[in-house]
Amino acid sequence: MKSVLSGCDSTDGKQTHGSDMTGVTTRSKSRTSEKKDVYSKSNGVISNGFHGYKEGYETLEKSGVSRRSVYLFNHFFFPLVMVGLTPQIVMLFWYTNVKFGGSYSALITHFRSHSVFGTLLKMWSELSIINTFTVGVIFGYFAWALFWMVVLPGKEVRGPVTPKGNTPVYKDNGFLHYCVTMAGFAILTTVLKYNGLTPTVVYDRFGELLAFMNVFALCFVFLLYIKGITRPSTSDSGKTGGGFFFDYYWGTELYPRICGIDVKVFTNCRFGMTVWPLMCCIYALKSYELHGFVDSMFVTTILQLTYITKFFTWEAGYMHTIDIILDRAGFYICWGCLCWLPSLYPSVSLYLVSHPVRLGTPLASSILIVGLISVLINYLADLQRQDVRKANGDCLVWGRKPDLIRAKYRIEGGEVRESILLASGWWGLSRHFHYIPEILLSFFWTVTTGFENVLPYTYLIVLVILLTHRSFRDEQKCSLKYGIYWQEYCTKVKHRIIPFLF
Ligand SMILES: NC(=O)C1=CN([C@@H]2O[C@H](COP(=O)(O)OP(=O)(O)OC[C@H]3O[C@@H](n4cnc5c(N)ncnc54)[C@H](OP(=O)(O)O)[C@@H]3O)[C@@H](O)[C@H]2O)C=CC1
Ligand SMILES: CC(C)CCC[C@@H](C)[C@H]1CC[C@H]2C3=CC=C4C[C@@H](O)CC[C@]4(C)[C@H]3CC[C@]12C
Repeated sequence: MKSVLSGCDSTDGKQTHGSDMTGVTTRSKSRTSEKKDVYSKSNGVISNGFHGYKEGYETLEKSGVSRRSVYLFNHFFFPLVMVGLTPQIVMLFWYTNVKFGGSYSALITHFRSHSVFGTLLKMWSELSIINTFTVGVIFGYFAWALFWMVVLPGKEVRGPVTPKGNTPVYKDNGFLHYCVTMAGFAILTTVLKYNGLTPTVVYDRFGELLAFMNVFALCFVFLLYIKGITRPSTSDSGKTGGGFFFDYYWGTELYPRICGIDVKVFTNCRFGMTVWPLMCCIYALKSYELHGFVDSMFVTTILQLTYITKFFTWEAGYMHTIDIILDRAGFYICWGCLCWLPSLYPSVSLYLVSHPVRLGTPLASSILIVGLISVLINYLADLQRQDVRKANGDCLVWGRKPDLIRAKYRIEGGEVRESILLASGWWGLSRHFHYIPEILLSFFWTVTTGFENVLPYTYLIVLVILLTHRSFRDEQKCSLKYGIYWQEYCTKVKHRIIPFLF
């Protein structure tokens, strides 16, 4: 079976570049003067971190599960279930929030009396999906985001070189885009107010918008599937060999570009990550219209907006994460950022609109402070590995010379490159220590809801699962990429996420 090879690299490998029309520069061959023993040290060729097919099959076969069953599960059953269920889940999530008082037990009671199918049917039949409002709001926002994406200035930044030898080039204008959009929202709100209108109509009709977005995103992902096969933007594309369902789920292209627009930058950053703060503001406004100032809503909004602002100041760094260098533009990432993210990530604010909690100044300010400290630690950890690599290790980490591993690895053509693995500072506490402040932060912005219902904790629970799974996925990628150098890092830094425990 053919495995998916997609890219990862550090920026420190030496190469020369030429540019093609898609804005993706293509590497011309460069020579390396590495000694031969490097090849035996590194496992070499970079592989996809999603499934360790070969290793997975071997382990499962030993335990008596046939290769065919695993293949069918990975390539047919799993993608089909994800594509079939997750759009229903995001819709039900919203429905539970607004129709069942944010209570899963009320939803389950309804399931018992009307069946799951009956509940879904009722929910969908209550929604008008295609109308001037849904089309106007969504395509209006698309036009706004695309316009600013193209016209706003930004430094040219290069993503990591892919194993096929392509270097994606981005315009680093994410932070400007975020500022312009938030300012635009403030102006729009003021203009609407003078005309007796309010943007909180988006809260009132969010079900319709989400339903429209689901339909749109499912079609869009199909078009991306076709594009990756028929008119790919780069050589990092094509069928994976896993069949239609898997390819639809996973994608057929790593860096699709349409008219020069990078699709993943658009779906992940200019849509998902920008709609999140907009929804937070809309929910906060709605809460203000209904209940006046509520401190729990204030705290959760400030924490989420600070986190998102941090994301945009670091957007160029995001171009080096597995979402961009490993995950293809398919259902998982694109539908995820178009529907899953806008529905789940701001859900604490959505819940608070109908469940206002008065925390009192001492508790509200304590939560705010520990939350802000968590964002800061998460930011500093991400920045630390980035800075050490930028300085090629010639810098101080927590006031000392950093403990570094200069890890060698090979890209697909056999060329050897070097990357730095930091084994001190935050990266010496555990291998993914930065996930702890990430999780703590979302706990702090959620705990403002109190403990009446589980529903507002859904994001937190999903995040813990996502990050734990991500740590395994990432370590599998790093282990395949760096071989014994990664083992050396694991020997130095024994724990995966929680120091001394896990
Ligand atoms: N809220 C959410 O839903 C989520 C938030 N996040 C957040 O996004 C941010 C980025 O996520 P993250 O998973 O870290 O991104 P990455 O996917 O980039 O993380 C891992 C990569 O970092 C490099 N790396 C690993 N260890 C070291 C080291 N010791 N020194 C230097 N480089 C190293 C490796 O890349 P290389 O190949 O270059 O060596 C590795 O593949 C984090 O702040 C995280 O908390 C992440 C996931 C979900
Ligand atoms: C198909 C769905 C069940 C799952 C879709 C998941 C995606 C929407 C999310 C997977 C990884 C997420 C992210 C990774 C890293 C990020 C950096 C952080 O600073 C901000 C959030 C995010 C961009 C985050 C966004 C959602 C995912 C892409």
